[in-house]
Amino acid sequence: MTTKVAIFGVGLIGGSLALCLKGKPGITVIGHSPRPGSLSRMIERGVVDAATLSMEEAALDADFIFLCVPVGNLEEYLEELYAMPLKPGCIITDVGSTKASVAARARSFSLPGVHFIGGHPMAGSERSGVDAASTLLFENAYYVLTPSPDVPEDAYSRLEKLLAYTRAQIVRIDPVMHDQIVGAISHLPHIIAVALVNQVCDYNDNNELYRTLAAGGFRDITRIASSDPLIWRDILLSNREVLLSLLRDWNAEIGNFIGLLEGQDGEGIKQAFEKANLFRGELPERRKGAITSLFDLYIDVPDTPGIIGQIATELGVRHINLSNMQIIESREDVPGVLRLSFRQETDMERAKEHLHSLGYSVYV
Ligand SMILES: NC(=O)c1ccc[n+]([C@@H]2O[C@H](COP(=O)([O-])OP(=O)(O)OC[C@H]3O[C@@H](n4cnc5c(N)ncnc54)[C@H](O)[C@@H]3O)[C@@H](O)[C@H]2O)c1
Ligand SMILES: O=C(O)C(=O)C[C@]1(C(=O)O)C=C[C@@H](O)C=C1
Repeated sequence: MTTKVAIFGVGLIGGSLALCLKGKPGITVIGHSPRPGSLSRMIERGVVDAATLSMEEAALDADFIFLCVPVGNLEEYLEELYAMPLKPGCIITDVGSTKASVAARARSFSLPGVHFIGGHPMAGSERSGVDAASTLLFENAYYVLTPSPDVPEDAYSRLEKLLAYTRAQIVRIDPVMHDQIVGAISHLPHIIAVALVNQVCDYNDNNELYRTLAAGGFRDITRIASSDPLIWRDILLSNREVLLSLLRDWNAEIGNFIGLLEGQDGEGIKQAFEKANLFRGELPERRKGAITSLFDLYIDVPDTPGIIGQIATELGVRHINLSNMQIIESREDVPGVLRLSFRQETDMERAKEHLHSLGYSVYV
């Protein structure tokens, strides 16, 4: 028996889900977009088994429908879907970054045997579109599901079982609580990143050295400022009340720093960094596969030609499995830092020992 999975909006998230599900036993993935250009792109990238401009064709007989469109379009899709003769047992889910509004809207519809279960993979990127999709995007990430109390357990379990192909860890959370928490750890950081970049952009209008000197710290904290403006417009407006309250708390937090500086309170500044260091150091190490792996090593390396190849070869001949390497802020005249990432702690330990024995400065 075939399981038909329809994906509406095959961009970064929809395309990554499609890649996780396509080719799995008994699963057929159908992509839907109202735009011919998006349709040909998803076919060219090979993320779906078939694609259609027709919403009805995609939804017909579907066992699962994933809404992977911008948050501002979710409710109109729900409305249209619930007006169609969907297959009894069909599960509609979404991947939107806010959950309360879509959950409330879904409660106003009903179709026999059809259930809505809100979802939100806590993984993503500042990139968008199907070209940025990856099978590894959700690996090791948390994937939030927000079923309303009337969703039968067997429907929830069927979705959970399908999502096992993403290799994400499923967590069940109330939609209102989700928006409160994700507002603080995802939406507020995006606002802060954009505000900071725009502040520096204005200074840079009078002195281009701002852009020239922007280095690791600025880049680390502002990567997400490059996120898609329309996707984020919708997210922020959908979580408006929560964000207004968080921004007031943020003002107080910044006001605290103003007070510390005005009072030349060195002890207070030190304590603020210590508190942040402690909390950040305790963040779970479970991170997404596409971008980082679980165990990282840092090595000081002279920036000479061939050095990276030499290190990779040293590890390769010893069958030490490396999953990623990256040079951090390397320039011609200074030593660079090379980050080596491993999936297994034992590989990291063996690499540390071996590179140390070769005379490299290695640290975890
Ligand atoms: N980007 C992230 O990091 C991230 C992470 C988790 C969840 N999300 C959520 O996933 C959803 C999709 O975001 P994305 O990052 O994949 O964006 P994306 O731009 O990569 O993909 C969006 C897709 O929806 C299509 N689309 C846009 N407007 C449409 C419309 N009016 N009707 C039909 N299709 C339309 C686009 O063609 C595209 O295929 C959003 O709801 C977002 O909140 C994003
Ligand atoms: O890693 C990123 O670039 C992201 O912005 C991913 C991120 C996040 O803020 O963590 C962004 C939006 C999502 O809804 C979930 C995850």
